[in-house]
Amino acid sequence: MKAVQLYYPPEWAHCYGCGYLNAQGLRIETHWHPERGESETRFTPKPYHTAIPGFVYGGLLASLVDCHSTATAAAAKAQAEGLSLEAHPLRFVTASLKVDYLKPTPLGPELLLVGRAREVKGKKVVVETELFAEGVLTVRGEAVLVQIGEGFGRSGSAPGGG
Ligand SMILES: CCCCCCCCCC(=O)SCCNC(=O)CCNC(=O)[C@H](O)C(C)(C)COP(=O)(O)OP(=O)(O)OC[C@H]1O[C@@H](n2cnc3c(N)ncnc32)[C@H](O)[C@@H]1OP(=O)(O)O
Repeated sequence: MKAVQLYYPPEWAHCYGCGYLNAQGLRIETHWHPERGESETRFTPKPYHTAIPGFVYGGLLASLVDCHSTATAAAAKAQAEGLSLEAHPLRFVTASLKVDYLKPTPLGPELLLVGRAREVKGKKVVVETELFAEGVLTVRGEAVLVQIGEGFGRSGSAPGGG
């Protein structure tokens, strides 16, 4: 199945974490598994994503949780409403992000993020994410995502569900 991010229209695809039009970005790709109600993102940090040598920088991990959560929100909301992302490319921004670093995350192996929507209500989705390195849970995140409309970010415009 196509990654959630690839449904975003070009004007919403410049995000540093997940925009397919950002050549310098992380360009993460999140896959939604409707039968499990879970999302997955895989990402292998580069050697320069270092904190303490041998371990991944926490800010990068927060970025991965952040953008994984926005995509999870879009997919979960689409499923809850019976919409296809193809016809309805929903886009969410992060209102709140909490990241718990449970253990140091080793630098080298591919990381796996697994997300679930804990709440889908109106234009708000609450997403829980677990990040694993070689099967070990090292980071847990919780994010509140709010759906935006086409006018988001333009001066004088109010955020709106779209
Ligand atoms: C155009 C770009 C598109 C691409 C974006 C890529 C996303 C990648 C991830 C990011 O980095 S996003 C960038 C960082 N985030 C922002 O810049 C968002 C800045 N904040 C805003 O624009 C507004 O505050 C926001 C759209 C998030 C919410 O404004 P609203 O006026 O739409 O929210 P509203 O007050 O109606 O609240 C809607 C629900 O969200 C809840 N909520 C809002 N802010 C919250 C908060 N901070 N913490 C917890 N919950 C929050 C609020 O309680 C409510 O819940 P209930 O429906 O249950 O009552």
